[in-house]
Amino acid sequence: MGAQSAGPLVVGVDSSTQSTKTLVVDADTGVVLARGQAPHAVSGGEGKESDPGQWWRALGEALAQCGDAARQASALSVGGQQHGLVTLDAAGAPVRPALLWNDVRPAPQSERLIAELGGAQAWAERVGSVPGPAFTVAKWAWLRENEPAAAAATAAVRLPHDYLVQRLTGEAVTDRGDASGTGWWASSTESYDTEILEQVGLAPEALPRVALPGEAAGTVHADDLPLPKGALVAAGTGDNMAAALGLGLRPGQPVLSLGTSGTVYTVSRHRPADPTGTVAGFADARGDWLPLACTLNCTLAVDRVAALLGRDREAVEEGGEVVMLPFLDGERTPNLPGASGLVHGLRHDTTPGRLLQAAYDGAVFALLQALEEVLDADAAPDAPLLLIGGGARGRAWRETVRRLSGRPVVVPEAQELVALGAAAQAAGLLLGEDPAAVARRWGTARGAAYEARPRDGAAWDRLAATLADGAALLRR
Ligand SMILES: Nc1ncnc2c1ncn2[C@@H]1O[C@H](COP(=O)(O)OP(=O)(O)O)[C@@H](O)[C@H]1O
Ligand SMILES: O=C(CO)[C@@H](O)[C@H](O)COP(=O)(O)O
Repeated sequence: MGAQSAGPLVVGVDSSTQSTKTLVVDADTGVVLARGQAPHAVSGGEGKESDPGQWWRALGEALAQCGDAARQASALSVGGQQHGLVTLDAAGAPVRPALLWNDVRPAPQSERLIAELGGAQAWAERVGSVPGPAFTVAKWAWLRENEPAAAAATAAVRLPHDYLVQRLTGEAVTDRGDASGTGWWASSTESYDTEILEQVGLAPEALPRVALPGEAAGTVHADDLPLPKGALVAAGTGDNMAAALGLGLRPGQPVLSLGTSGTVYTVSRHRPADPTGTVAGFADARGDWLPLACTLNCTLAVDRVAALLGRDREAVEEGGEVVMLPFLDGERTPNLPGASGLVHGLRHDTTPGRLLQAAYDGAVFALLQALEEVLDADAAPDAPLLLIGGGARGRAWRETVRRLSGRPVVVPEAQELVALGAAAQAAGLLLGEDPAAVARRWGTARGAAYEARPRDGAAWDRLAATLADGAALLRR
């Protein structure tokens, strides 16, 4: 342990696409006493899959790195990558690897489901979201169609975070935040939608109970992790909902997260229902809403372009007119699952640094365009953007966000906001407090503030025009 603790200890877990991160936190002060991290493998190519057993092993490794601190924890919570389809057999073992949020193969099933159940407007009003290929319901429909034997062998369906909660506690429990990314949890009724489940041939009994905000999932019963048996386990949530808790976010404050996925979101008191599908109408982990837009091509796409150019990720050069839409994995926002990357405007004076800057611009443009849809009437137009995720540590990312948004930016000092949010949820459960209030008490959103830069409207217009003019290529 690196520091002395004043209060009980809690563990926050971030089981995201690329790795598991764990923090042991003093529940009174928010001081981080120990941290661990272990990587995940994701299959390459069009399909994106991970073995759920690997998340469990990574959790064990990351906790082991926390040393004695983890063994002294009184409560724990897990924030996990959203939407992933985990299929378990009758004995609770994975039937096959999990299909992840960024797997675009279910695009045809998504289109069919939207049409079969009344169209985009009807989905938005009922479920809160139009279920694109990311949503669990589209993934399950893909599995039934493409691997009927695997679907038939499935006795239980879980999301990544509730798979881990079940292995920790033995209880089948999820929460409203993560459930709201399935496509079979309706935000209009705040319950599973039995008609949708029937349409996709999934029995409600195959799904976990949805805990109320503040409710526990159970206690640690697993004996193969360095955790005390009997420690409280919170219901956990999706990683974006956990980060919102970790920031102690208030309604209308905008967040831009730069990780494997790019996300923009805010907390809202109003239930979202966007029929264009740009804004997912997620629930948050507390009882409010989390309108959010997500891109598939963020830090990994830009790092790939830097590697192609043989440059450090910070070796950018502003200026020039080259435009890049770095949609290497297809794209979700805008909804172009079959897209690949597009470069327009190459000239003799285009330098490698300008080309790399264009990749940042394209990735940030997609997020900022969606932010305009995410923010509702309650949002303060010049509130600073809270910049989080691994990319927030990079100067090139930060400056691109400032230049294209024209907004002030705050980069919280705390780096692991998903894991911190999970820790705040665990502390809230242990101490009987609102987890967002716990995070505010811990001061997790404090960080370096950067003034607004003049907005680069010319670059924005070039990007918007390339997106519109390139439509035929991007839809191919
Ligand atoms: N110092 C840094 N500068 C810019 N980008 C960084 C830096 N450190 C990490 N990253 C980026 O952060 C990404 C991981 O972000 P993270 O939020 O941890 O991912 P995940 O979505 O899996 O939780 C990596 O793909 C990497 O490109
Ligand atoms: O699909 C979404 C949000 O709808 C993603 O944000 C996932 O939740 C994956 O998150 P990271 O691994 O990038 O944190």
